[in-house]
Amino acid sequence: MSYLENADISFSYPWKTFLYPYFESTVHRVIDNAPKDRVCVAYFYETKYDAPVDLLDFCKQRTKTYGRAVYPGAFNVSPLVAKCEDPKMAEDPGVSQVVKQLDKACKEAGFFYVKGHGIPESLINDVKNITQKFFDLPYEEKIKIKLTPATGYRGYQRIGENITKGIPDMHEAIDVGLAHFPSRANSFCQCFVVFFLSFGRQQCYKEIQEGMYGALGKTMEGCNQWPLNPPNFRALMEEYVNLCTDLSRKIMRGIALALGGSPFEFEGVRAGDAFWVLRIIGYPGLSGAKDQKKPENNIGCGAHTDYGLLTLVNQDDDITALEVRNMSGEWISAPPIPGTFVCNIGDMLKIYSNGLYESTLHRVVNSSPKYRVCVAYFYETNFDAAVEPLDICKQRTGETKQFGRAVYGEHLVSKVTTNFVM
Ligand SMILES: O=C(O)CCC(=O)C(=O)O
Ligand SMILES: [Fe+2]
Repeated sequence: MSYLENADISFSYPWKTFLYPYFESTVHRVIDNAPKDRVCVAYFYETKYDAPVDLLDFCKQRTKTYGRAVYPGAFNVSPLVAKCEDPKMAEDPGVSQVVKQLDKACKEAGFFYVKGHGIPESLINDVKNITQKFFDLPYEEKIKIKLTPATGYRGYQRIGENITKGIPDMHEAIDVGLAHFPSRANSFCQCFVVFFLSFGRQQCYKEIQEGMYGALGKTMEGCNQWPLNPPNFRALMEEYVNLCTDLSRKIMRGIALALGGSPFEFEGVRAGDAFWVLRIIGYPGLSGAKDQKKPENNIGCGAHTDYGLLTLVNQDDDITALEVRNMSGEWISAPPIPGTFVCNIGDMLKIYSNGLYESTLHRVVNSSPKYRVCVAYFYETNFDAAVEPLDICKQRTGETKQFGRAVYGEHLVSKVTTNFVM
């Protein structure tokens, strides 16, 4: 029996008291303002000098269950979707059940799956299929809609253009590789040669007209660059974005209730005119060759948190590549569950919730030999929203404000301008 089993562990906020590390080495300092001298003798009891220190196995087991990673299973949000225009939705037993699950999932994991969301599965699949068709095109075709600062950071990025924390998300050698991948089958062969994970994506944002947000919006001003080929790419993606926007607003109403607010907490000046981002991503797979040494940097998308409120991830059904970091620093897979969206919370919700909900670190490693596509939709606050902890969340977290005020547009621009090398 683990000696922690009978411990007095409170499964409520603050999560730090029960998630790994169970015991935290707390930052402290000494300020000696007294007129008298103060003496102190501190004795430090340590490990053996040469002890290799690693996570204890029994802690690992517990943090796998409770560590911040992926909430198990998929929960059905259909009662919320059905009732979310009703101001009294919270009184509905179905809605209140969803709200409870949202609260638990956001507090304990930050990543969760939703089903019963109402977006037709056929559209979800069409979006992935057309994405695959776009990435199958020759490089010369794709580069016609190249992303540059002059296009408001909208368009197609070739491999290596995206940088996470200073590291390109793929090997440089891939550059040529992806450029000449004409088909899924060929991309497998090309990968065999370059034996590496690579990544290219098309980036779209809610459009910002000139002067709309003054200096704040300048960097992001521009029209989306839609490819003409495949022909119905734009229409399909726009239909998809509209449905994702609706769904996200509905889920955010549930999250607002979960935080103890009115269902419309994230509307008006906060997210009544929500900004959105769509990332249409392709990750060529590894060769799968048994004798090949895995390159050191095989990260399709480096560890990051998302920037806004809520992300809806539509990933290929047969490849597990998305990984979420739990509190013990382990990467836990978020495998695809057909018919669901993987949802995760972003930095702005972390601030609004005063840290009650965390924007969890995640990354993408496609170790499969197959090309993987993913279309990630990001639901954000209003572009110019000044975001700070909500009073209801401060009350729940001991009144102390954990975060200062952030302006979403500034946060996005700072990320975008450091994420791309041109
Ligand atoms: O490819 C994925 O599953 C997720 C991508 C992602 O995390 C992102 O673009 O922010
Ligand atoms: Fe992400």
